[in-house]
Amino acid sequence: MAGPKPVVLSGPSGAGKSTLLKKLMKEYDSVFGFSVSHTTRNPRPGEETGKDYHFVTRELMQAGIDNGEFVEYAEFSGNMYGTSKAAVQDVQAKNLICILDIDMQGVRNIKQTDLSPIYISIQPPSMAILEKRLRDRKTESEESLQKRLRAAKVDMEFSKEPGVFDVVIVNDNLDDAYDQLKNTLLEEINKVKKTSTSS
Ligand SMILES: Nc1nc2c(ncn2[C@@H]2O[C@H](COP(=O)(O)OP(=O)(O)O)[C@@H](O)[C@H]2O)c(=O)[nH]1
Ligand SMILES: Nc1ncnc2c1ncn2[C@@H]1O[C@H](COP(=O)(O)OP(=O)(O)O)[C@@H](O)[C@H]1O
Repeated sequence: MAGPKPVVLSGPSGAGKSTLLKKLMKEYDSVFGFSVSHTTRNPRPGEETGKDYHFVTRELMQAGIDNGEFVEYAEFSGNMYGTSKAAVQDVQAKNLICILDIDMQGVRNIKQTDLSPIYISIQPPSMAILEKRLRDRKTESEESLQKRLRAAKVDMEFSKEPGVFDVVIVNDNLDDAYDQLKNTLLEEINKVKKTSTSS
């Protein structure tokens, strides 16, 4: 039987996707499950392999791709990122809403699959605010920051293409953005809650 509809969160690096999805998973821990992607980038302090990402070498990731283990993958800011079939299946097997945090190439590629998620774009209020948030996060080198800002410009334009996203949320005030995200997903959340109490 088909489980609940997955959710794709996309948008520029620094727009607030992780912040919003962590809030959502904290409030609804028995409703959502995170699709743990693979990446070749180095872990940041506090990030755990198997929880935030599967941190792997490029060789290992390429072998998995060649072996048909990935739903989609992309190169972003000099590193590889990808969603394995297992990452999605692990969440769906628990009848949870699977959340994917993926870039715009991932969105394009997922559209070619039969996953049929709800597509949500998280956007910053402006480039200047995005840059400030990314700098204040203190996770990026100057080079990585500049690459992310260049990608962000393209992403902001992509989010305006008609028919790509079901909802575009501008993350200015965090609580307001979170309310919008929750409202967008309320119907699916209630469906999962109903099935989990009736079974
Ligand atoms: N296509 C694709 N993009 C991913 C995947 N996992 C993460 N990303 C994207 O890769 C970009 C960089 O992620 P990350 O290095 O964690 O930086 P952050 O978004 O600034 O926290 C973000 O736009 C993510 O949405 C994936 O499995 N596939
Ligand atoms: N509405 C907001 N107002 C101010 N700072 C925010 C807001 N949303 C997120 N942040 C901060 O901005 C930075 C980038 O957010 P993050 O969730 O890491 O973005 P992403 O996952 O999209 O790269 C983080 O340091 C986060 O704490």
